[in-house]
Amino acid sequence: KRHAFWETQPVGQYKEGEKGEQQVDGPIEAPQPLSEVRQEPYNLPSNYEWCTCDITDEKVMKEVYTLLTNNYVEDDDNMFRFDYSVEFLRWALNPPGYFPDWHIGVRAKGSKKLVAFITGVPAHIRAHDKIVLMAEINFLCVHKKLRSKRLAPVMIKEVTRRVHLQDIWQAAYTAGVVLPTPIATCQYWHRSLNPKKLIDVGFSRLAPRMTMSRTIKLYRLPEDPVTPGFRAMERRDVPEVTRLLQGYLAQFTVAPHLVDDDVEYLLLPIENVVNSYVVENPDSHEITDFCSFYTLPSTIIGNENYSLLKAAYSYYNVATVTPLLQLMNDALIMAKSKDYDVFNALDIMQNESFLKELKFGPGDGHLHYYLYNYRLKAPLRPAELGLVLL
Ligand SMILES: COc1cccc(CC(=N)NC(=O)c2cccnc2OC2CCNCC2)c1
Repeated sequence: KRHAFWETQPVGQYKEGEKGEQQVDGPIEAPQPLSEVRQEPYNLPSNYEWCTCDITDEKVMKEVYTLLTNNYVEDDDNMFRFDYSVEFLRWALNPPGYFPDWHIGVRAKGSKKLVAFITGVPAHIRAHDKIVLMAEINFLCVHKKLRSKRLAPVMIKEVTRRVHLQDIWQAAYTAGVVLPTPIATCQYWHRSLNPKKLIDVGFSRLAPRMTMSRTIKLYRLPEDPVTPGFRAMERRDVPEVTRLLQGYLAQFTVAPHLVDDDVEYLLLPIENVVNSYVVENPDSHEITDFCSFYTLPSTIIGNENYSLLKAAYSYYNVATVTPLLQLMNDALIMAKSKDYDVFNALDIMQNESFLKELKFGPGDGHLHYYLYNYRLKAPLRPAELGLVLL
């Protein structure tokens, strides 16, 4: 039966013009007293056991990496599979205030092999004018050989139980599939940086009446950014970038509430994990703009010439003086100079304003955003959404 699990969860549906109860934004269920939260883990099928994955342990991180790189999300045509790196996973799972026991694994009792994974990290997320401490749920992965054993619902219940034990009652997550009930449905877009490789591996197709050399020329970018004062972000920029981001994100209905510690942790450059840039006015030395992208390669499944697609994903961008179009073009220039093959973006925030003009093409799927135990009066347009999940 479709959604047999999800119909048991507080993930409300939109009552179209229901006369009766007037929908208001806010929690669907009230917090429980901690004594009422189930104290023991949920039951797993008999040959499996829970484990907490210590992300500071190199050996465990290697097991998590191996499970994900072989069994995590693939595109709709099963040509690509996300290949999150160990450094990226450690960074994504270790933000300020993280809870070690929200990094949940399932092992086979005999072999102790890691066969499933799910994570949560805490984040302050604003919905309308309310800042709520939520869990960002990510990296739900069940080994290909254990699919349709109904493991995912029990893993979701277990991470929910552990989140509740920390007195946190809301969560945010994304999925490529439609579940009850999206708060926004976003389209993803791709900007070719290395069109020849993208066409060779089947990520893109040569447009009708276009030759390969014409296509390469179409996507060519300058060697260097064009904006005066454009440079890599440094620790000394954190307070100004935080102020820029808070001011910019205030316009969106749902967005993270980032303070200095979050900006320092999430947005300072880490090679092969996250790149961020500021525009420092050459005269006033004021930081007027900010752009960033994170690194998420994909395994190219079954191609004899290439094994890896190097992809950059648009993260947070703020333009207050430089036109957003020019700022994002400089981000493309930096990604190309660092040998990325493609630059991906969702149609969230103000991204719509530059996608077509910077030669992004629409992807073939959608990314749906969800809030757990938090009702919004109506779904959001992507332009009202200011939250990027990894
Ligand atoms: C190109 O390799 C892929 C490998 C696996 C899946 C997909 C398609 C896809 N599902 N893409 C996205 O979800 C996506 C497209 C643009 C921007 N962010 C995205 O997802 C992010 C955010 C959610 N968690 C995964 C990474 C592509």
